[in-house]
Amino acid sequence: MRVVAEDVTVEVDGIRIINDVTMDAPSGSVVALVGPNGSGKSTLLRAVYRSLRPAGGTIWIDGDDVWGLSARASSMRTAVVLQDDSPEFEFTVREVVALGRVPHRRAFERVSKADRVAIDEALTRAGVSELQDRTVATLSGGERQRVYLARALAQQTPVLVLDEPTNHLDLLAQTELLELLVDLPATVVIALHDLNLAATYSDRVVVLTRGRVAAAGPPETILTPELIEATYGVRAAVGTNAITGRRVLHFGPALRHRGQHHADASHAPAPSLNTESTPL
Ligand SMILES: Nc1ncnc2c1ncn2[C@@H]1O[C@H](COP(=O)(O)OP(=O)(O)OP(=O)(O)O)[C@@H](O)[C@H]1O
Repeated sequence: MRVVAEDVTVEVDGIRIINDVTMDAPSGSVVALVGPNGSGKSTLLRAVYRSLRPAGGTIWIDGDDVWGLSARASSMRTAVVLQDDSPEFEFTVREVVALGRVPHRRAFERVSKADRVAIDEALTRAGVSELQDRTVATLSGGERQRVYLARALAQQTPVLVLDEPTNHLDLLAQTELLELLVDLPATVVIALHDLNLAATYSDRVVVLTRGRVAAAGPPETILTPELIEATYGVRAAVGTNAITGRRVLHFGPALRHRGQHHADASHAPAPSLNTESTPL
């Protein structure tokens, strides 16, 4: 299902957080939202998964305005993986993952065989089958993050929204997660801080700065050293991954400090645009 944010403006407590943002996630694509802390990634995602109503503009999912759908209809289309989810600490892992099936059932309907199959499959795909009888309270941060992924997978939605899902994950778990997302038939909209993960696994990146889209398009044309330096104030260069042969981004020292004006970056040395790996 295609997900489109059209001219979306979001205000929180009268403060404009998102300004006229347009984003297009074609059906089956992986779209990475990147940008500095506070640039509005989570806020835009909240509008997409129907938790914060935009003050202006429209979020379209498969041609329907999400805010015109019921909460249940929306959760049949979109599953969400958040960083700081309301933790059902006393629930077992299996019980939490089973919550992903709630939109599929009528009130008080029992868990069906199809539900059990979906739960088992989601536990396996997220690598948490062996944890299923543990309570969430006893899990590590990374294990818990994978449980929330399993819950979203159990929901079997055509759209998946993830807010910084790699934060607690080790290298293998990060790689497995991104590979899994790429293989899903779903449309994936994911906020990421790791620009190399965005560059490697996304079809499109949308760069947010101060609540506006600074750039959007395929990662290889968008994630240039110039854009990264202007957006983050950190020296950047492009190199080649020695294992995959794909593009990789290298980062150097800060060109300015938080709060300094962007124009300060112009006083920094020009970025290296060669494709050799640059020693850090
Ligand atoms: N309730 C609120 N009241 C005031 N400001 C808010 C509120 N909620 C969010 N903001 C502000 O909106 C801006 C965008 O926040 P948001 O969480 O969307 O950014 P983000 O890009 O996801 O950041 P991060 O990378 O740090 O997670 C921030 O400056 C934040 O302080």
